[in-house]
Amino acid sequence: MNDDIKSAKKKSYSKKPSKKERLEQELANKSAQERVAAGGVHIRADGVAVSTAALAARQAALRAAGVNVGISNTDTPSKKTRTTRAQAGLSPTVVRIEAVSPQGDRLAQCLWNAQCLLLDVLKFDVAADKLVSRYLREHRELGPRDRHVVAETVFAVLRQKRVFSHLAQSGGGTLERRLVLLGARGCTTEAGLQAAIAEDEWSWISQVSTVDTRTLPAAVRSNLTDEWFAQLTQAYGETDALALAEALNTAAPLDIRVNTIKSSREAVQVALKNAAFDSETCALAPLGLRLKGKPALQKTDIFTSGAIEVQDEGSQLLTHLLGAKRGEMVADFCAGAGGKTLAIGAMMRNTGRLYAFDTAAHRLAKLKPRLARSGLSNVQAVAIDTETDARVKRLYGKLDRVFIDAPCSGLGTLRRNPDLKWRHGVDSVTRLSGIQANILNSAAKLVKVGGTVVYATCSVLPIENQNVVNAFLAENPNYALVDVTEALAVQNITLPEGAAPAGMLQLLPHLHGTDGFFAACMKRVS
Ligand SMILES: C[S@@+](CC[C@H](N)C(=O)[O-])C[C@H]1O[C@@H](n2cnc3c(N)ncnc32)[C@H](O)[C@@H]1O
Repeated sequence: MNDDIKSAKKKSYSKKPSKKERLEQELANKSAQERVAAGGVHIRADGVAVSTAALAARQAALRAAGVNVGISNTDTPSKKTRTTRAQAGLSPTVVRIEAVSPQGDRLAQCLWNAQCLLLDVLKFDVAADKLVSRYLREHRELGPRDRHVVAETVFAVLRQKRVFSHLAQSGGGTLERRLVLLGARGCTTEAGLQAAIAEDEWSWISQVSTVDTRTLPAAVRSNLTDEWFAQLTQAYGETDALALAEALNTAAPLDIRVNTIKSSREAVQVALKNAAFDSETCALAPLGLRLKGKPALQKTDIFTSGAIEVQDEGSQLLTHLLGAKRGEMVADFCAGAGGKTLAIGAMMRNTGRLYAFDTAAHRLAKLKPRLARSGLSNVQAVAIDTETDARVKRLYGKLDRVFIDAPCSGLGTLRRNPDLKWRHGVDSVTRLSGIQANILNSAAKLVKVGGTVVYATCSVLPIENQNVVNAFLAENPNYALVDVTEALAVQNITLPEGAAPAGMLQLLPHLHGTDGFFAACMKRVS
């Protein structure tokens, strides 16, 4: 092809504007009046969207024009545009939003980001925490406070989606925009929000905030699906089910466990104070500290030195139940990324042998850097094929203790993973209870006579908990239930009233301030 034809072709390609460019040009050419009427849409030639009311209308307009409104298509500009924007002091990856008043600019930007993120999160095909982390990694221009607002707004929507969807039946703009406005209420002040959003949005949000949601049906107020709420009601009765659901729909506090291989709770608390982090000792877990707020600890010396691990107080308590000692042979079945392995290994004072079994090698891989930080050398991670893998069978009858953190619905961790209730249905629980029974049956064979088995889940449903344990005990008379109150008393831990119905541990967020956890302790008697 000769050069003339080549350049003519190039020219004709570069001349033809894309659908999005045509739409943007069209919108930019409208008079100010028309733009306000169209929801305030004004995208400047440099790609900056002006006015927050533009968001909803812009998305709707782009959609109407057949442009995919996913973050990657509309909001990831070419390398050249990114460089130009960066040189102009603008975000390289996201359009800049200007609020109705300059004080609201920053929050308006956050709300835009939350809206972009929410579009992907609400597809429910990938876990929300993964999408949030990815989004924040890709948008490093957001400051720490902005990141908090973006993430918390999205999580607030996930936590209260059912009530929010009810309220969002009124109002204008896209549904995601209305959900974000509702979610943002808890992340900022009223004045801050008012400065960041359009007048009509503010009057809508003020009006819906006066709606008395106590008159809504219980299942809607629970912010769970009908079927999940029915499960909770069946287990706890409607009043307690609602209290439990309400607690599960709040944000979890930040708890840490002190690694006694490296430090002590007193020393860590002083170090935290010196670093301007407020903490208090956990009520139940002897090595636990509860932080005030959600400070980023990952880059602090306290964290990188291995003196602490982030772990919910309830999760810490489960490992105490195992009572592992120096020099013992122990297995953490279903070890995953090793949250509980690290706690058990430290209790063994880095002696004996602790097997960390899991069928997911990629999860076990995450244990490696944590082990290095913790200073533990008594852990052997083993990726197994199934719970009856030959490497498991070889150890039958040889271990002192086995901890089984069975795969479960995770309903007890909704404070951290609020999308679970929308991503999974109750049918998954029936499937899981079969898997749980198989794992308990095989893993329990690992202990010798006199050995201890702890079966645990982060579920609050009897079908994954008491039912599995009771069926196991009925079929295996050579194992006996040990009352968890007694097992923990040996560790100088006194359980609050009501936490050990029928001798099994049941931690609930509305009663105990922890995630929802279940555990049963059993002894092999013959
Ligand atoms: C609740 S998670 C474990 C969390 C982990 N113990 C922690 O504290 O971070 C359940 C784990 O069970 C694992 N798993 C599922 N089926 C299994 C099986 N048949 N045998 C062993 N592990 C299994 C999953 O890969 C998952 O990592």
